Amino acid sequence: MMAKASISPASNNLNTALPVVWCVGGVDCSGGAGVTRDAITLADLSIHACVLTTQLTVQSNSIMLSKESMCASALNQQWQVLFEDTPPRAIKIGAIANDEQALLLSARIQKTSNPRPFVVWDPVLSTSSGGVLSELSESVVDELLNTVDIVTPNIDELTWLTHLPVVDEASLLNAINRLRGKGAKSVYVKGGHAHWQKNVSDIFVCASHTLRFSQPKYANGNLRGTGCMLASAVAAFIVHDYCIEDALTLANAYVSEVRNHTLPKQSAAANANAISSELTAYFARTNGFPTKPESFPLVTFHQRGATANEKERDKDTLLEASSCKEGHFPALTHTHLGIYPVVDSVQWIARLWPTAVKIMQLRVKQGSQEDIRQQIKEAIELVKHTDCQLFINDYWELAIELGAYGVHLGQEDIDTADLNAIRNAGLRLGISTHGFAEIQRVRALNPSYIALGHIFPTNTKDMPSKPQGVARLEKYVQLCDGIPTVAIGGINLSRIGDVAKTGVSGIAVVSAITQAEHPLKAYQALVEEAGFA
Ligand SMILES: Cc1ncc(COP(=O)(O)OP(=O)(O)O)c(N)n1
Ligand SMILES: Cc1nc(C(=O)O)sc1CCOP(=O)(O)O
Ligand SMILES: [Mg+2]
Repeated sequence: MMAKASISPASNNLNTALPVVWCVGGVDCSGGAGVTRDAITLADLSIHACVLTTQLTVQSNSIMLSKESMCASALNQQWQVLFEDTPPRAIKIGAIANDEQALLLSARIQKTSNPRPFVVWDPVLSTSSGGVLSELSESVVDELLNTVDIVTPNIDELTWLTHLPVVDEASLLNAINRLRGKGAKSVYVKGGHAHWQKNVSDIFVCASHTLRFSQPKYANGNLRGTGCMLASAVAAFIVHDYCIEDALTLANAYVSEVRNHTLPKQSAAANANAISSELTAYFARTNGFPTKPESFPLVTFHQRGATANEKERDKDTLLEASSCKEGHFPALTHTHLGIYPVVDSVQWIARLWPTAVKIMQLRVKQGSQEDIRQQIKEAIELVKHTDCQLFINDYWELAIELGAYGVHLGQEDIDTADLNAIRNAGLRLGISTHGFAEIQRVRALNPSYIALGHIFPTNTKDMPSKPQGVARLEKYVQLCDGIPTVAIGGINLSRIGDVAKTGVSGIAVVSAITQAEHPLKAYQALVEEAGFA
């Protein structure tokens, strides 16, 4: 006989081993949207969801019959009881029924510190079946906007929040500026209802920059709860320690994957059975961490000029940051790159020459323009007629003029460099990235390789981002989808084995060679440890 499973007191807390996110919003009795959708999304992304109900909505996929709001004191009780037991790392707010609920939430959030949870407000105004869920006065909306970390309206909700018509790109940016002027720290507008756009283009605006996330127009527009899914997924990825740009990229990819595998291709079997095809179109499936490169949005970055006036900034924002025309940079000659030494002088290139290295980078950060020019010239001369692929860091104009094999540029560099000129001159291009959003920005440029950093803490360069670790590196390699990849940052003899196992095409090192007592022996040891020999 099988023993009965006993429920010990400890097992009550099983789920709290997962990070906790609170979902505040309405119960949709059909399960398509609201806090049910939030909880399913969060569970799918390895988060424990606590639910704070603001209202019960009686609705199906086609009709909204009635709603019953919680009184503010009942909402307050939910907050109190949960806060003791399962405090949140993030809070996702959906439909708030009235001013009392909104003011209670604002006050509660403002008093919560150490640590303060990240708060996403998806300002649900109405259901897709047409029922109004939220009636908030302007001053209360402003209070909430000043409290939350990000607000994620669609076009109609943006109009509701700002009282401004949104009918084209200019009025969209104007309304976003109004929201920011009211105190919103960051705004993410979903473009699904923007009939004037060719693709679905979502836009994220914060104090320092603007990002656009574009996807082809989707087929199954009738999938409900995608706004809830997106905002919950953003909260989940923030809690998993991704920066906001990466959390938005991943959330976008997540919803896209759910859409794609919720709506089966119009197979003969699905057409023959109208009922089952209708059901699959309505009930979103779970998906887990998004992995398919084709589900990820195209991301474009637009820095906000400190001196540009509002009008000029809007114009900048409308333009693509990179004016790079479509096409590919030349492919690398050797795509199995092995160890990639990054060095700061032509003397180092000469010194490493006996190693038969297949790729090197000249990264000179000091010296007069004349000295740098001379170093680049000599380095190019040294490797000429050999099969060593020499990349020049930063100095793309000199690299073109002096006939280098390739150029390596960072994220800021590609805002200003003339990428068309680099490609037209036949130079290879490698670009640094530090996460999902940057990779998606760079994939669209079809570079010769994508650098992925920094994997471990490094003393060679001050990095504004966090070390990525090998688990993320593996995901990045997968996302690069065949474009050669280079890992960089803090890689040494003891770490290189794990890095090599991720499938990267090459491993860039500075200090592991240049600080070594015997650089040539260090190079050889790295090659062997990585299994590149
Ligand atoms: C292979 C490789 N990866 C990343 C970098 C960093 O380039 P960048 O972001 O341009 O920063 P600087 O090197 O200029 O400080 C690199 N050089 N090589
Ligand atoms: C130059 C550079 N770029 C990085 C990036 O992540 O973009 S990390 C880095 C420094 C790499 O030096 P080391 O091998 O000594 O850690
Ligand atoms: Mg650079």
